[in-house]
Amino acid sequence: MSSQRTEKAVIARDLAIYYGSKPALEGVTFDLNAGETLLLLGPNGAGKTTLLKTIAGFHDKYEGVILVFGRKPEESRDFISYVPQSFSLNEKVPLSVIEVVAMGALYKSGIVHRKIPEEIIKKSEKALSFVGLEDIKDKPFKNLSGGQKQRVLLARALISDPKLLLLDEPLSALDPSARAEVASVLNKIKKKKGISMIITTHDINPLLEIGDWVMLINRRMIAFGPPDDALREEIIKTVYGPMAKVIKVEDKLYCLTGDFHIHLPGGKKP
Ligand SMILES: Nc1ncnc2c1ncn2[C@@H]1O[C@H](COP(=O)(O)OP(=O)(O)OP(=O)(O)O)[C@@H](O)[C@H]1O
Repeated sequence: MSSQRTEKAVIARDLAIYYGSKPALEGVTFDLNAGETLLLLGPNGAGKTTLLKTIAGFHDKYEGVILVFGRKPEESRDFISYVPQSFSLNEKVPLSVIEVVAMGALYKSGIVHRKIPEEIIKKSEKALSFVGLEDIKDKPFKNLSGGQKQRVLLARALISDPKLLLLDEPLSALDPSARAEVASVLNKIKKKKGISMIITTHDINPLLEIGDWVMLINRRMIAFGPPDDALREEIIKTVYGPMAKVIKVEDKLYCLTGDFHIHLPGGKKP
């Protein structure tokens, strides 16, 4: 096996993360190899955003070990792109789609430009083409659908050529067809760019195809493993209660943890 294939994107050892004196999340131990995708599942307040922000280097009150490509998170920012749960734009400043994407590169460079440099425009167009939105580059960002906005944010995260992409609830507040659209772009990022990803989600089903690993947390790490191992019904029930189910239909795993509507092949009922 080449050293490239075994390069570690993230290593965590007995990580405990604090806001005050009590840990918000503890007992987190895992490895993520470069190019792999980890799906981070847990109920409200479980600590998903807290873990993502700590890996991104935005929160440093922790004990234990956390390394991103061998460095402390705060020394790794150059090769991490973090897409927060809600992206707020001042709608009084009417930014076009391409300007929102270009901001990803301008922000990372730390240089304030009056006019977006041509090379950044070119990179932004390429990133928009990758997510299938080159045709609407001049439209106002605020007029886009939820799924299109999320794809623009993915393009924005990609233009700094990250080695690790951290995505907080990229599917939240989207309808099922927009969820499938965004999940398919994430799949393309994994397959074509080989970027390591950590994705938090309440609804793991649209993402299961791209997850190499699943971590279930609820203020502590409950399970970590390949999807078939981590998503066992007896484990899921300890977090989501006795109604939670894990089923397999046509060899695909479905995890039923809430009251969202799930579409099974052939219209079968869970
Ligand atoms: N800045 C903060 N200061 C103090 N406590 C915080 C802070 N941010 C989060 N917490 C607490 O840490 C715990 C984990 O919160 P976190 O936002 O990481 O959960 P989450 O799994 O992302 O939840 P959700 O799915 O609702 O977004 C919660 O109890 C929350 O109240």
